[in-house]
Amino acid sequence: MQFAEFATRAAEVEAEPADLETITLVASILDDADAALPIVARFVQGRVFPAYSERKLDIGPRLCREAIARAAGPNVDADDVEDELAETGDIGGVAASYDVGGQRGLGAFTDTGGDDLDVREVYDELTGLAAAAGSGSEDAKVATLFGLLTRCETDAETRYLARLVLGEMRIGVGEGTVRDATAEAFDVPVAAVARALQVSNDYGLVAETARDRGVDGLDAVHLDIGRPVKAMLAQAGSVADALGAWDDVAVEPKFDGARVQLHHNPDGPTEVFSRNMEDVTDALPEVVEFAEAHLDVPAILDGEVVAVDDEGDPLPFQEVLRRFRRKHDVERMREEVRVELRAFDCLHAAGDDLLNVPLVERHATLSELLDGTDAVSEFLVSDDPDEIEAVAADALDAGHEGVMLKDPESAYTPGKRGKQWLKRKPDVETLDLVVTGAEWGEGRRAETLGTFLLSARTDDGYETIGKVATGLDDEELAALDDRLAPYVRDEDGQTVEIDPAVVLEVGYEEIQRSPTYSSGYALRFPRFLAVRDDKDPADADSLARVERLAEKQS
Ligand SMILES: Nc1ncnc2c1ncn2[C@@H]1O[C@H](COP(=O)(O)OP(=O)(O)OP(=O)(O)O)[C@@H](O)[C@H]1O
Repeated sequence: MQFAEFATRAAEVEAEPADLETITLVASILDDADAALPIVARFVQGRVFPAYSERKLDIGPRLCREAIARAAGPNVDADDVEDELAETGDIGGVAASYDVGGQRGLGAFTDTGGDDLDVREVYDELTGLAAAAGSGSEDAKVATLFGLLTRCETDAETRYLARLVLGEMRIGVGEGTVRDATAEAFDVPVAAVARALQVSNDYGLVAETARDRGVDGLDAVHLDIGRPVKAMLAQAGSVADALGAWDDVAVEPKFDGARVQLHHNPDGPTEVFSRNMEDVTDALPEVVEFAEAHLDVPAILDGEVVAVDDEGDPLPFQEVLRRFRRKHDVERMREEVRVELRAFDCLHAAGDDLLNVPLVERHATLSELLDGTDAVSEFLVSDDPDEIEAVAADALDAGHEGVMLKDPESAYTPGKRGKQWLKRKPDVETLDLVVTGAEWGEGRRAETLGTFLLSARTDDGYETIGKVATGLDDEELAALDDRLAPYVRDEDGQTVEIDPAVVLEVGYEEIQRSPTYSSGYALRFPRFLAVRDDKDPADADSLARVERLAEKQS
């Protein structure tokens, strides 16, 4: 499929307000995509690679603005692009407003002789771009993007290319639309598509399978060792909620660590993925060694990596983050912070997918697999509130964060924040907020950013809620500086504007109503607790949650 064709069709989808019509339009794009189907099934969602893929474009708005400015010619610079963007908020519209290809006028209406961009070519170029790393990689990325932009012959191509590289097509197509469109295009049941998506996380694979092998092919899509699935998530809840909803409650410690999915294959590599499906294997050699020593069948386990002291007792979450996702000095840090696996679920064992097997049975399988180790969560099924409270008290005494309450009969539903898992934490809630600005430090800290402006997520952006300056030591400040540097958008004297990318966990004493910040709220005594490297801005706390917490206080 030509990229111009894809872009024209994307514009039709964008212009269509009705959901059902949108599904039909997307279905027809999928139907016409031919060999490019797997790519098109992702591009319509603003995704270049499958969600589980290690590959990331890592193009921030800054690089995109530079490439657009360069493609727009000598009279435009990145600041001009930024000014326009500030007005419209749409990188695609801004890109399309320039004559990036230098081929407008007659050229746009005539056959230009076969230099048309193909969807696959765009994908291949972006794949090459994603592989760029190390010094000079930013220039290489801008150069590739510039090259692609100059080959765009229509405004629509420019618009959707710019949006695609920033991961936001803005055509109203989400995962559900592509799921339904796949079913409609290839005449297969939505439920079969949904199941295949749950276990594969790959819209391209599922669309192609639906088209080429129908419902039987979809039913044959299984969990794959080495291909992570989304983590099942929890809601906040109480023992009364749990006992009100189910006959029995399974209660487990809530470990204060980082979520991992362990994929073990006795004949292949053992891999460890984060909650965002990022490969964190190299950062956690102990977990790999543990799996290799104790598992002798193929397995996919869900759990938490915790930092422990010499007695094996849990250390605070911040300690784990010193190890998680670490790329350098892993062996040295291993001496400083010991980490261990605490597994609480089993998605696959010895060739069997267990997603639809009740939790009690999955946990029993997990216990069998890891028999004789300390790595399996303690698991009590009870209908007695006192007994459950006693487990909760023990969990806190043992240094855990609280307890998880789970429906013992529930299936494992990847990616769902359902009511089958409830988390009960006695501590004052913390907030995960996005850094959207900063101020340079003073005195000894004048060389680093010292105060960070925090924002809560809303449906269409971010609203500021406070500033945090306490709780960071020099090493943490320096590390945070490095994390934020690629996202600096603008600087004006003491203050710096930062694109939303980094999430901080902060504690506070109270949430107050306040006109000082755009959210209408302010945090009293905010303090830094951790950089939530395991979360994207989209996972940060919403303003709605801030409002709920504020209400609960009064
Ligand atoms: N026994 C357990 N069962 C399930 N999840 C557990 C358990 N112990 C710790 N956890 C952690 O608790 C989280 C469940 O809460 P939730 O789904 O809301 O994720 P979260 O947003 O990361 O929450 P939090 O910030 O409270 O850890 C899981 O993602 C997991 O990391």
